[in-house]
Amino acid sequence: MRLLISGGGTGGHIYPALALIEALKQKDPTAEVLYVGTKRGLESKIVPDAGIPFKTVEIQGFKRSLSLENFKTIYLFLKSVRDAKKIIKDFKPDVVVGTGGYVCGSVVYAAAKSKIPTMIHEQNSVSGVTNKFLSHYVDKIGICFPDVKKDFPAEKVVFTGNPRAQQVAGIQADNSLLQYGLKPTLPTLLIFGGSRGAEKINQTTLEAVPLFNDRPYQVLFVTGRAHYDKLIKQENAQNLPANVVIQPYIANMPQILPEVAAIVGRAGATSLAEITALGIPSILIPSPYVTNDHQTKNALSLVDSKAAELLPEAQLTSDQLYQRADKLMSDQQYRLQMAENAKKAGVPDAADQLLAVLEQISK
Ligand SMILES: CC(=O)N[C@H]1[C@@H](OP(=O)(O)OP(=O)(O)OC[C@H]2O[C@@H](n3ccc(=O)[nH]c3=O)[C@H](O)[C@@H]2O)O[C@H](CO)[C@@H](O)[C@@H]1O
Repeated sequence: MRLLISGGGTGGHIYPALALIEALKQKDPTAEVLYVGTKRGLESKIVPDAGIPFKTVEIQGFKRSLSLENFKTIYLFLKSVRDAKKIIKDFKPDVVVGTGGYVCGSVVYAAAKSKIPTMIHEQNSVSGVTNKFLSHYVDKIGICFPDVKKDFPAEKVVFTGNPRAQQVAGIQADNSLLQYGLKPTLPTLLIFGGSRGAEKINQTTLEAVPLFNDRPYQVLFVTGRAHYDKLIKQENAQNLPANVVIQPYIANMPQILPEVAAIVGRAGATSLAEITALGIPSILIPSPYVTNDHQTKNALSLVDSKAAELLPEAQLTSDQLYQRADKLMSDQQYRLQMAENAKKAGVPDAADQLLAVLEQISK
């Protein structure tokens, strides 16, 4: 199969694409893949680092308010559709897949107009703007939350789950935390604010850092690359307790997740797919800055089945963060129950399900 795939901006759209590529290559080692993203998104680092052929088109997102910038956006959209058509003509894909973020808008649209079979993957419980637009043109739409079906033409929708779930579920724990200076003997709490990091989570965690001193577990606090340099200069980061480690980014997240006892973090859809694939107890702090508050909806799908706890950002203080995290880390029985509930929501064969649909439409 020749697969052209596009998705970007943030990790939540990129990692499902990489997981799908990995599953395809395992099944069909002769498969050819091309990834199309933008120069500015996280994909321009993550995808070439993964050794996957990468091309770019130039595009930007629409501003929600009326703005002159939107004329530039329309111009760039039309230009990027032309550029994408050229990439498609050269690569000759059997199928084109979009995993979200505005870059896949022009790529998948160009493919549909070039009469190539197309599919989009919606990770969230509320449709993204780009996927809503593309849903009119594509052949199939893979979803991860049953609720989002109503945002799309029903006859195109297939429940597949998120391919990143299959990738993390297939990995054996191998003491990967050692490379971050953590002890394999202590339970580990991972704190992070999605793929880009989150200012408020970072600041409250930093304030809470001294409270974790001498607790019978360790903390891996991941700030996001853009926040690290500034944060690490602050006093609490300069005087870390022995059981707290701060990192800018974890490039090998699937390797470390099986060794993590609990997570405090955002409720991005791909993180939730990982949490449920592995059954990791979590306290979720949905981002208040996303379209239609979709992270709260993502989170509630787990909270309602006692598979995670909710901590709204409006209630987030260093004291709340520490108290809630410490309670979770101190009660193994509670963690086990939460883990079991989380696992029930997991889709550990999601990549295979998506590949089956791709095979069907590319025939
Ligand atoms: C602000 C924003 O628009 N967020 C959206 C974005 O979030 P974001 O990109 O933060 O998405 P997710 O939480 O879904 O995914 C983050 C991914 O990055 C990985 N990771 C994270 C940190 C790190 O150090 N290393 C690492 O590998 C995680 O393991 C995960 O695979 O896409 C998600 C999926 O569409 C949406 O649900 C989120 O609402």
